[in-house]
Amino acid sequence: MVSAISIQNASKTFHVSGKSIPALDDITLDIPEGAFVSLLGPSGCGKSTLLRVIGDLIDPDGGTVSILGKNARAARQDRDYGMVFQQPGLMDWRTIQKNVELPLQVAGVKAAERAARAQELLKLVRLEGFENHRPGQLSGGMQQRAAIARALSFEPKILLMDEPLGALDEMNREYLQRELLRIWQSTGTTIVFVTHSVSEATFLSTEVVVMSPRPGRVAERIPIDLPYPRVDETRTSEEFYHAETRVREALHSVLEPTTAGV
Ligand SMILES: Nc1ncnc2c1ncn2[C@@H]1O[C@H](COP(=O)(O)OP(=O)(O)OP(=O)(O)O)[C@@H](O)[C@H]1O
Repeated sequence: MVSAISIQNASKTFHVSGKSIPALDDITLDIPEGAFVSLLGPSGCGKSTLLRVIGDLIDPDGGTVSILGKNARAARQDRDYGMVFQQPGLMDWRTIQKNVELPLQVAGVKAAERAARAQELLKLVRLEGFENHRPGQLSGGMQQRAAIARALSFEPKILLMDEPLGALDEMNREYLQRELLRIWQSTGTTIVFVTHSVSEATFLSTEVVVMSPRPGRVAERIPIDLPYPRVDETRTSEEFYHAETRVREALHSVLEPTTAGV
């Protein structure tokens, strides 16, 4: 399978007030096209940093990042990325439709064309009928769906998601997990997803990458072989329990060296 993302020996150290903070150490990782890969690991292990390195928001100190065969800067210029963060980041003075249109507007897409595209995207995330609402009039989950629609405006080949469901309550979160899988399957985009949740990573992913405590390294890569579509019943199946346990054990084994002396 072709690699959507290929990272070779990438490291990153931050320098703050004369102190060095090594965040990533020698990351090598290949993510195939169409995969749904979750990055899981203890707080501060460098998950967001790795996502930002992939998305050309941070330059690594060394190593290479190749996106669909080109460097990350070229991929960003080609609008290969969509990004979604924990906070939807919508502009409250614009309607939902106008929020979704914003990246297209900035890129100079004509009004009629961007309105049609925004309509398509709002349909994809099931927000038809809310086009003229302001973000503050929607629930947190609906706002996040609008943020996902906005991130998909240029049909990105790669969707980078940093704890996008982390601020939602359990019911909404599970609903959006199913929705995200539906959107992933209908768009064919490659997704890299940062989460703290073992069950979320297991439910969504084709593969879970468990990272070690800072400086983040790839500690273990766990393929999740549960068939798609994954539905609510999947969560209570024996196969899911086994897969989730496997991920949980991998996470515990990276935590043990730091918690052993506590
Ligand atoms: N811009 C920055 N400047 C300085 N240090 C940073 C910067 N960004 C991240 N760091 C540091 O790098 C380390 C990794 O941070 P990062 O946010 O990537 O971890 P994370 O695994 O995503 O954490 P969490 O799960 O808590 O969100 C942390 O020690 C953090 O303080």
